[in-house]
Amino acid sequence: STPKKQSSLPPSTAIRLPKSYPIIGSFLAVVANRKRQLQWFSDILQVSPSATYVLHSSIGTRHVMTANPAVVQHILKTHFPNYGKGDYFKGTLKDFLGNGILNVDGESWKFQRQLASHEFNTKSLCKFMEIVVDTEISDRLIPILSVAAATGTVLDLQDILQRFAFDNICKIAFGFDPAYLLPSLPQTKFAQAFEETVKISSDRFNSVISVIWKIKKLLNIGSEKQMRIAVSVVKEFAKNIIRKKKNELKEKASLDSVDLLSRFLCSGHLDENFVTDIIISFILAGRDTTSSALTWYLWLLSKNPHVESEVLKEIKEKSEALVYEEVKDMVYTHASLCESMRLYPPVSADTKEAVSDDILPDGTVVKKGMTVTYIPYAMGRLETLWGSDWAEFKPERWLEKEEAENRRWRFVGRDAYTYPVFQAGPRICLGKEMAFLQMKRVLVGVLRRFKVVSAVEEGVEPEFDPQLTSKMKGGFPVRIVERDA
Ligand code: HEM
Repeated sequence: STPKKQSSLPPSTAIRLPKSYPIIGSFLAVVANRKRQLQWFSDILQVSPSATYVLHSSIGTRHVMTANPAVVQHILKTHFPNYGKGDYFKGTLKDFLGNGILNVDGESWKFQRQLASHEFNTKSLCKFMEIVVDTEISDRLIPILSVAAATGTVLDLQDILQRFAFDNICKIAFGFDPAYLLPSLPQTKFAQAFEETVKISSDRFNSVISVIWKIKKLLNIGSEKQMRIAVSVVKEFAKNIIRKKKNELKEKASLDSVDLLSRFLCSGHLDENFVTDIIISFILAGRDTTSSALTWYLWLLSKNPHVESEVLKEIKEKSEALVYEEVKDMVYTHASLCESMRLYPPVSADTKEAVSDDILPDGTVVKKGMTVTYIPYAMGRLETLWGSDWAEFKPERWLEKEEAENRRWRFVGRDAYTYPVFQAGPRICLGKEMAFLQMKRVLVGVLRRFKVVSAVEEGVEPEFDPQLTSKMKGGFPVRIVERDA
């Protein structure tokens, strides 16, 4: 089974570029397609000559969107200083993310990036991540799957994986265990408030005109009232943990714990607002990305038995107690994860804003303040980039057989501008290595013992729901089957 081709329409009704009128531009088409915006943008880019299109969306506003690797390289690398988060993005996420790494540019970004990447690259943090992931797998994930297998229960695997990732990132980011993945599937206050802020922030982006949410915020009504409450729950929660650690630090002059927050505090960064913001950004970055990737991956695996058997072969070669090096060389599994995220990228689109006038490599003119959005979802579905079999789930397109006599697989990566699933350039995802490590460990832990059987109705393809991080709409219902020992 493979993802749907973008257009199953007959040629006569094939995709056309949106109509544009004087003054209102393509506003009518924007409204008509607002419930399927990502698919619509992808369709437009597929028929745009340089895979780049300027959408005149309403009075005076023009947005550039692109699926062209040369343009992506231009905005993310060669002209990086000219394309920041911008006022629109920052303004929409300010209440939630404050001045955290995901929501700043310039010096503040550079400072946080250096601080965080220094800590991220320490051996002790890598070791800590391994312990955290393995504990969450063996103590929480496996027992829940075992019970589901024994009782034949249908589980929402997306929910399970989100809970898993939330526990995991909270432990790594600030040494706190929210215990969100428990058999009772509890609604814990912090996790729920976090979820709510993400959802309402996503909805802000989706409102056709942003003045609506701003008025609601001003009047403190509806979703914006909920937002205010949820944000204060999240921030208070984080601040309590920070205060406790700071007190501990005062008494002992150093902390035993090795989570990111402890590291920031120990290195002298004691400003409460600063550490709160940076920690919230990390939780957001590490929370739904890996769970989204794994959800779609396990769905594709359940539909492609030959891929599953190759992955299983690789897993069985590994020892029970995996070490970092072992996971690293699971090349087939690595390729299949890349391939799955090509079709279902956890961050499906990413918007930058031009600091000054510019011209893109394909000749598109960009004016100061215009947004430029690159769309990994559209890029993974372009025939010009991936060939006529782009719709097939084919890990082999990332692999080569070695010449040596054992003929093992060798991973052949694509450049980060053709495949910007983790972004590219100076702001490339800081957690990429950690994400792969975590995902592979989950796959080894789960697939070694269980088969995941999709309980999605036969012939139905789950819907891709592009929020801040993409989801499978309505969840991923599965049955868990214990494999023969
Ligand atoms: C499959 C999993 C993941 C994917 C696909 C992914 C993708 C991305 C993308 C597209 C960005 C750019 C966002 C933007 O600036 O607009 C990003 C940034 C970032 N990611 Fe990830 N991510 C993943 C997992 C993680 C994990 C597990 C962490 C660890 C905590 C993490 C930490 C970060 C951080 C800190 C940034 C900000 C980097 C900066 O602005 O300099 N990510 N990621």
